[in-house]
Amino acid sequence: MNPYDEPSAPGAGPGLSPVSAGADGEDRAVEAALRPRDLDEFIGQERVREQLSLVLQAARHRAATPDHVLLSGPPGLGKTTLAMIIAAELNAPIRITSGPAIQHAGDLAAILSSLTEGEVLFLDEIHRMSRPAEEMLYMAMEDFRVDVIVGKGPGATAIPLELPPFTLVGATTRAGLLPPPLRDRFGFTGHMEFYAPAELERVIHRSARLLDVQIDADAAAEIAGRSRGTPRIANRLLRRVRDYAQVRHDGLVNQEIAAAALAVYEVDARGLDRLDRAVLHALLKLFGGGPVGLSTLAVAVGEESETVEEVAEPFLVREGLLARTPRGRIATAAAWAHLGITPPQAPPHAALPTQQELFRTGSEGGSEE
Ligand SMILES: Nc1ncnc2c1ncn2[C@@H]1O[C@H](COP(=O)(O)OP(=O)(O)OP(=O)(O)O)[C@@H](O)[C@H]1O
Repeated sequence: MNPYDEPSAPGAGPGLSPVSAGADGEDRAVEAALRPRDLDEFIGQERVREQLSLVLQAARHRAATPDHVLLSGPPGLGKTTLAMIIAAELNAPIRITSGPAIQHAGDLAAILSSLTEGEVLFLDEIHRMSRPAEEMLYMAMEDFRVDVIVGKGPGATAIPLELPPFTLVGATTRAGLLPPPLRDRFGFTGHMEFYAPAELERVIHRSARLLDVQIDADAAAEIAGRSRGTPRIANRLLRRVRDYAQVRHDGLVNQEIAAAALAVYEVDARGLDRLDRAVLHALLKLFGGGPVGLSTLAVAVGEESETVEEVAEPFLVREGLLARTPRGRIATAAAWAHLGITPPQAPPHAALPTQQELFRTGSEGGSEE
């Protein structure tokens, strides 16, 4: 399973954890209203923005359809938003679909054959498309042509079908999973990075304006610091803070109110949720900071190993609070400090992996036992 496709974290009620990067129904409904409409309005991702702007301007200059674009990066960073901006900047219509929705080559042929000249086709989760559809896409991307197979068995014939020039915008959380022939057919690949806190503050101020929420600079910084570098999470936390401010106060959001609201939703000052903290707490309190095997750790927090590995760990590792080593999971000095727990006898860095171990971790990362 994709570590970014976070299932709902336990304790978060029927929906997602407030700091999950995935989107639920409520997110989808509000996101449309909060999406920046052009490149100037799009906050952060300076490099991708500049590169993309050149690709689009050059295409406009030549009055041609731009090269196909691949956007890669974790969920909630703005890939869908950028795809819509590309279409808007080109003044072209956009068709939106996703890899899992295209299971047969015929599904893709139907979409491709109905595209109009210059249209943008946004294919989300492109790494999850079926192999036959993927192969059809190669030809469509390169030659603007597909072979539609009519009939079955020995009597089957391939009927070539010309397509109008179009621009494919593919999005993936896992660029590494794309077969090289597909990856190579994109003229431009934009790698989306997590956002800096100052950029998230701008996202929050912008969304607050659109949602008619009055928020001061300290409150925006408070929410930004808990948003895990992800605009989708920033927007969601802003909405939870707005609820709290409206129900318990007069609707104005200051830093104290933002912090109190997010405490209710169990999102701490660094953006860790209940499960993240439970994992760290067990690692520190029960296992002295590790090393401990994944399944033992999962039992200790009453969760499936998969949930711990795919929902909690990616962020804990990214934050430098937990490390995966061949001997098992270990807490870093930052983890002890974050939970305010004093390490038992040996200093926590005694449990840190050697350089050699760190280089060996990779995907095997302590799935031992
Ligand atoms: N740079 C940005 N500036 C302002 N808002 C942003 C930015 N990037 C993303 N957002 C907001 O974050 C939300 C999520 O963005 P989007 O749906 O584009 O992410 P995504 O990368 O496509 O996620 P997924 O892969 O899960 O579909 C949207 O509401 C969007 O308005």
